[in-house]
Amino acid sequence: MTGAEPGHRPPGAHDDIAALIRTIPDHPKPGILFRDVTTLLLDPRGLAMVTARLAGLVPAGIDLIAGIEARGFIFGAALAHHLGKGLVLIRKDGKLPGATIGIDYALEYGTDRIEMHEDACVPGQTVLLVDDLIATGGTAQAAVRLLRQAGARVAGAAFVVDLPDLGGAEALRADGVPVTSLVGFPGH
Ligand SMILES: O=P(O)(O)OC[C@H]1O[C@H](OP(=O)(O)OP(=O)(O)O)[C@H](O)[C@@H]1O
Ligand SMILES: Nc1ncnc2[nH]cnc12
Repeated sequence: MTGAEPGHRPPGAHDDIAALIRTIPDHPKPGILFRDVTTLLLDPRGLAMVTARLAGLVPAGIDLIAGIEARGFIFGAALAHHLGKGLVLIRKDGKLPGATIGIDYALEYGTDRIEMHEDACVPGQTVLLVDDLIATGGTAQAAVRLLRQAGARVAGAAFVVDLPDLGGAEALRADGVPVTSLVGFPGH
């Protein structure tokens, strides 16, 4: 299917991008409303539409995009390509071959660990963090800590989806990171 299921369009969804994101209740745990970007990506215009919208939100003076595994790689890579910038891969535990720095963090539905190559940024470089979605903000906060540890200046963080009631964007702003997103799904 290439669109959101009828009746699954959440309150607050306000544009084409929101309409292309499917909601799956109780995945991966009871009570979670999973915002599924696979339907957006199936649409032939979906990734181009998101990339163009994200490009309009990029602060001036960015040297690099950083994308978070796995869904953040899709949007981060597309934006980096669109802007002609390099891409830092922030990966899950044990995937990167070189010397890494890493951090454990809590998710809306579990815990995880992310890592990056310790030499992925030249100290002083300006980075925009990209992910598909911000919920509690634990993943993005961990990524910001890693990037800062590597010497980067994090000029902003951009998401396709924000779940504002989970407070992640607010927490990230409290860490001194400007946050933008394309679609907000209030409620969860
Ligand atoms: O704001 P938070 O509460 O930290 O949650 C947001 C994170 O959760 C999802 O990733 P997930 O860990 O499910 O990994 P995936 O992209 O590999 O599916 C999503 O892609 C974000 O990275
Ligand atoms: N509700 C949700 N939908 C999709 N990805 C998520 N990551 C964390 N919470 C999520």
